[in-house]
Amino acid sequence: MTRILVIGKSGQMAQAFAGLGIDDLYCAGRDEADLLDPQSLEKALKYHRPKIIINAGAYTAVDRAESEPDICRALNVDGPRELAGLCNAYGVPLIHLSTDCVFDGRKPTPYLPSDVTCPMGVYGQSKLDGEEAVRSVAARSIIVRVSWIFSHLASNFVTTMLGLAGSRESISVVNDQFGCPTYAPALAEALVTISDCALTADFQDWGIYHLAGAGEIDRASMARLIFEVSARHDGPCAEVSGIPTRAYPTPAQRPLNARLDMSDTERVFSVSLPDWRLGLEETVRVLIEEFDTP
Ligand SMILES: NC(=O)C1=CN([C@@H]2O[C@H](COP(=O)(O)OP(=O)(O)OC[C@H]3O[C@@H](n4cnc5c(N)ncnc54)[C@H](OP(=O)(O)O)[C@@H]3O)[C@@H](O)[C@H]2O)C=CC1
Ligand SMILES: Cc1cn([C@H]2C[C@H](O)[C@@H](COP(=O)(O)OP(=O)(O)O[C@H]3O[C@@H](C)C(=O)[C@@H](O)[C@H]3O)O2)c(=O)[nH]c1=O
Repeated sequence: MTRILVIGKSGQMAQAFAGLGIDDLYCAGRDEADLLDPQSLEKALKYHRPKIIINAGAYTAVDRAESEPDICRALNVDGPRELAGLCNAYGVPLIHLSTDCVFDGRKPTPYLPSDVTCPMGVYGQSKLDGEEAVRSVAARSIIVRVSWIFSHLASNFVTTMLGLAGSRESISVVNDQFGCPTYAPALAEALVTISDCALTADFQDWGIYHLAGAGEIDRASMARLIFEVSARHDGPCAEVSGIPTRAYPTPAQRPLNARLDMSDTERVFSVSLPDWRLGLEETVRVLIEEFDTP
């Protein structure tokens, strides 16, 4: 029997869920549950009859979204809306992942779930519209906004930095974007706890929550820390020069402040994530082992 059905199979979070080794948690790839095909979603729902669904499927290419808005919106807005409709029809609660990119980053302190949203790019707008689509359709839904996910499981800022260090002595990295990096396996574990809470008979606290790693940092300092850990494991290293965001133009703007306030999540679910630096140690160690394995 499937208790938790995760949409997504090869993505970073889907792999983190699979790595938990929970017997009644099943990750469905798009061959089985395609966000662009409502019929396949319904078939997967009928077949697995899950107690709860976690949607870890999404379009996540922040810059490419600027030139591919249609597919981005289809995956991040239309698909989640269809999924939410089915969840409602079959009486299954839905946990849907979202992002710090729903904010413009101008607030000087960490963002609360109730703060005013103002996305700055196609990806962020699609995730915000996806949140609203899910909430308007699924009575029993929980939106979990996350930030800066990393792991050894897929491409992310850590893998990018280590990859660049293979060919460069020095890397320029923005030092005015601040956030809370989030270790994917720790997040997956916390989301299972949230699922369990949502499945208790008297749970009523549906809504929007924030969940990210403990501790905040800017991207350049994070890069330096990645190389500090890498150096300890004889991995690739590079000098990091901190630069302002205006000196590193990208198709999509990222919020300068991506820090999330997690106090509601701690209060309602008694869940918080450990310091993300612990996950960084593990991530870098495993990646370097993989580099060294012929
Ligand atoms: N990465 C980050 O830094 C952050 C991510 N998030 C959010 O977390 C969630 C998970 O992100 P992450 O794991 O990093 O994303 P990835 O890009 O690693 O994975 C995306 C997933 O989407 C799935 N997918 C793509 N197309 C379809 C489709 N047509 N139908 C069903 N599934 C599809 C892929 O499925 P398949 O396995 O079949 O290929 C894959 O599992 C997303 O909602 C994202 O917005 C929030 C904040 C930060
Ligand atoms: C590669 C590189 C990036 N940067 C900057 C660009 C950007 O502002 C920042 C992060 O770059 P990335 O493209 O790796 O990360 P990005 O894909 O923007 O990460 C985001 O992904 C989506 C899915 C989310 O939801 C967000 O929470 C966030 O994690 O670092 C540099 O300054 N120097 C560099 O050499």
